[in-house]
Amino acid sequence: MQINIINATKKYTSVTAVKNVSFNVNQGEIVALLGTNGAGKSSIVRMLVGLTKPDSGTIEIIHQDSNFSSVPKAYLGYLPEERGLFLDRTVQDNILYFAKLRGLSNKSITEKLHYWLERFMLSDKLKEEVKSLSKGNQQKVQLITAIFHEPKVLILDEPFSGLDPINQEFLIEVIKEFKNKGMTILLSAHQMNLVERLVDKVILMNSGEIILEGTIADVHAQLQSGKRLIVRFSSNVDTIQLNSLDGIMSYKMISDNEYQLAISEEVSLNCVIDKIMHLGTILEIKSDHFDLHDLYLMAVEKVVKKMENNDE
Ligand SMILES: Nc1ncnc2c1ncn2[C@@H]1O[C@H](COP(=O)(O)OP(=O)(O)OP(=O)(O)O)[C@@H](O)[C@H]1O
Repeated sequence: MQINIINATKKYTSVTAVKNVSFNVNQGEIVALLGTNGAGKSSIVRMLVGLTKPDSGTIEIIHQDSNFSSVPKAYLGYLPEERGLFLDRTVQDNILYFAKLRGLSNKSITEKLHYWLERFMLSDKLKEEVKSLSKGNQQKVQLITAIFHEPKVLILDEPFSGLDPINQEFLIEVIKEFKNKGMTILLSAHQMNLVERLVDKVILMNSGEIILEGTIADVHAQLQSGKRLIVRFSSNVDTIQLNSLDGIMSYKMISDNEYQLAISEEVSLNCVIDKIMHLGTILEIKSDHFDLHDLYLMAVEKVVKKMENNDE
């Protein structure tokens, strides 16, 4: 199944949450929607699952010869941002309820129930009321209800929130498994360090607009992000001089006497190191890479600068 979003706009009374957004998710691909609070991620998700409709533009879900305007329920696995379990009912009751809602037979439910509870390390919680579980375990039960019927499209709104690092790693493995089975996966998240290890493509959003999209390599290339050095001197150096050296785009002091330097793509690292050696005694120097979090901040900064320039 393929998702195509074409020029979609979604307005609420006082805000345009999604502004002329287009992107697609091909079958078997994992795409992440990233952005600050209020960027418009959940609004896109809600249109895809049919909870709201775009004011203009098109949402196309293509499956074989059919074309839908939102993901058909039978094919959809959805983890909503506002989790929706029955807190007074047991884990088993919740999973059975959602599985039956999706038309699964008793036989198939029994087969899968124990498999998934074991995979999610919840076997001993089967008869417990959901409200008695930790937040992370509640989240895992909600995830099981989303994937239990093996959907063709999986939409996960903030799947990592509430999970500890071990369960976050576990979830990465599970999502990769689904991708390998051919599922089409769209997720929204804030944990960029996790997302960059998982996805085929990212869509970076700000104030309802896509500010950058593509593979992580594409995003690096579009921002011409250059290289990064971490340098520890024996004492503080003159930062005005540091910042004025050819090839250094910016610096950040990360601890006493230690600086993170953004180096322009156009100069060689050796050339920069040669220059900074004159500023003080270097105790340690290491190269570093920009991660997705850095790239997102750079992209937002670029948009803000562009808007400021247009205002002038
Ligand atoms: N039902 C609604 N009625 C009015 N405004 C809304 C509604 N839902 C969202 N908004 C507004 O639309 C904008 C986008 O919100 P949305 O929830 O899509 O962002 P988000 O990127 O998912 O944010 P977060 O990361 O905080 O979940 C925000 O300004 C929000 O206040």
